[in-house]
Amino acid sequence: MVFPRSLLGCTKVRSFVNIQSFFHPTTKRSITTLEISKLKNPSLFCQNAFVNGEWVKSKTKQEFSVLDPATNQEIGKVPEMNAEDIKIAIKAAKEAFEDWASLTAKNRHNFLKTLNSFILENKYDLATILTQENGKPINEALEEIKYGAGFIEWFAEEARRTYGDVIPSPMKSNRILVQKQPIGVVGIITPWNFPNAMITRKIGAALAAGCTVVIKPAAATPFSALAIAELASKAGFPKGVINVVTSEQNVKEVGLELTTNPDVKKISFTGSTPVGKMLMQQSSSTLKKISLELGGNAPFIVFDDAEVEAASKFRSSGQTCVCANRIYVQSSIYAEFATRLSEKVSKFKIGNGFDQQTTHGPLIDEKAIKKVTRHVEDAVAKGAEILVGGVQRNGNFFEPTVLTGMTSEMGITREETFGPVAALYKFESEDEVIKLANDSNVGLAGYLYSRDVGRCWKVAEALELGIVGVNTGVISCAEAPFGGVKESGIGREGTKYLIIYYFNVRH
Ligand SMILES: NC(=O)c1ccc[n+]([C@@H]2O[C@H](COP(=O)([O-])OP(=O)(O)OC[C@H]3O[C@@H](n4cnc5c(N)ncnc54)[C@H](O)[C@@H]3O)[C@@H](O)[C@H]2O)c1
Ligand SMILES: O=CCCC(=O)O
Repeated sequence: MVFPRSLLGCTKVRSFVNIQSFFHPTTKRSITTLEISKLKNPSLFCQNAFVNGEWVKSKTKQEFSVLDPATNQEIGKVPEMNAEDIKIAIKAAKEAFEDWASLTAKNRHNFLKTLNSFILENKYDLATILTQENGKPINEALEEIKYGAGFIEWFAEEARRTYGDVIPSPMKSNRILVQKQPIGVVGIITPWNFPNAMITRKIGAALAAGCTVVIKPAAATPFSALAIAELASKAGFPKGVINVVTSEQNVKEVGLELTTNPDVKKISFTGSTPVGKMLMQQSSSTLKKISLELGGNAPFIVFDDAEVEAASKFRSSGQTCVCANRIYVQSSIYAEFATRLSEKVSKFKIGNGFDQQTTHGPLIDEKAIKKVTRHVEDAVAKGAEILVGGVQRNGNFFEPTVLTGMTSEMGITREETFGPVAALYKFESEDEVIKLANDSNVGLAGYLYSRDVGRCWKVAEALELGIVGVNTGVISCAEAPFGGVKESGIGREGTKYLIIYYFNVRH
């Protein structure tokens, strides 16, 4: 086995730029409580919801606070909207639909291209907003902005390729003409862990297809969504085409309105499996189309002939749906792997995402810290050993952790940790590890490392997953279909495969 590079994940995955590159000499910044106060384009920091082309408060004038997870300081406030507010946004999206859908594909392409260029022009400001509300290191945030913009660019191009078909009919005098028609208003609900990209990959496809959208971002990270709305407004998107509504305490009634209002024709959700199941149930009352990108429990398999170049464990401090949750290492290299990984992990520097030295930011909140602590304590109580980390630091910080001696009885085996914990399991044979990896109710992403081509094909094809990274931890891009099997969801995102989910096909 060779370890020529690190298993650091976040410094390698998607070729993250060097820390210095964000802090180029002319924009070098020192950390203050609120970096957003230094935006070059302050209009990107919006504290109102965006409905029908206007910045609005909730009807009740209630608001909720958004905190910086690194300091727990208030960043700002946004409207606490309720079902009545959401009805207004849905009505606006419905009224905008006919005109938007009747534009030419080239028109919609142009709007999306402009939005893409505005996002890229403002990428430093957008990354600053993202780090402020999510906590991820600023260079990771910058990579997310570019990744997110990639979906807008991709779907701008796809808009012009939404072809129909002419099919030979069994009846001599007929021809079968197949057309794709936009579904209508789409309700979009997104998580906090990718506050930009989880929105752009949905709206890119929806808008390209001719749908209009009502976006409800996570309560922890509304500002990235509102900044996208501001840029879309500047890009000239007609009023009502893109709406962003915000809610924290009222999220259940807001979700219920989005999923039961007959004017919403589709729900596209990214988030946890339990919430996804509930939204699906609610959506059944009006038989909405539904796309669900839900939780994972990614296996990461290292065979004894592997050359491990990179891994996806610690990206976003382990808070991604595709992060390795169960790392299976073949027994003959297990001890060496554990030692080498621990050496690397012990060099990580946790801290404020705006600090140039920080490799890993905070977890999103106290609830996340509690879950990670529970998983580590449970594993240790059942016989696991902590090689590195294992403890909470101040506030929402948790030390990057390596656990060995993991067994199937431990909580981590069944439930995604969503935190910076590398849990190492030992295995002997291919067949054994396939069985172990597949022993999960979810199946989003997974990884395997081996230099044996035959083994790579055999294991990759046997894994019950939507995405398999073979000798790579880099699996996400606009070009590749993203999504899971089992209880990891329904549908795919990105690629030529996604846009069809925003059409009705008729002949
Ligand atoms: N498969 C993917 O592409 C993907 C991507 C990112 C995150 N995720 C998953 O998301 C989870 C983490 O994100 P999270 O904690 O924000 O998930 P979550 O399910 O708690 O929240 C996701 C979104 O749903 C909203 N929500 C929560 N309860 C709701 C309700 N009753 N009605 C309507 N909306 C409701 C939240 O406000 C948020 O906007 C993890 O399980 C992760 O694996 C999946
Ligand atoms: O958290 C899930 C999304 C991760 C990604 O798009 O790579």
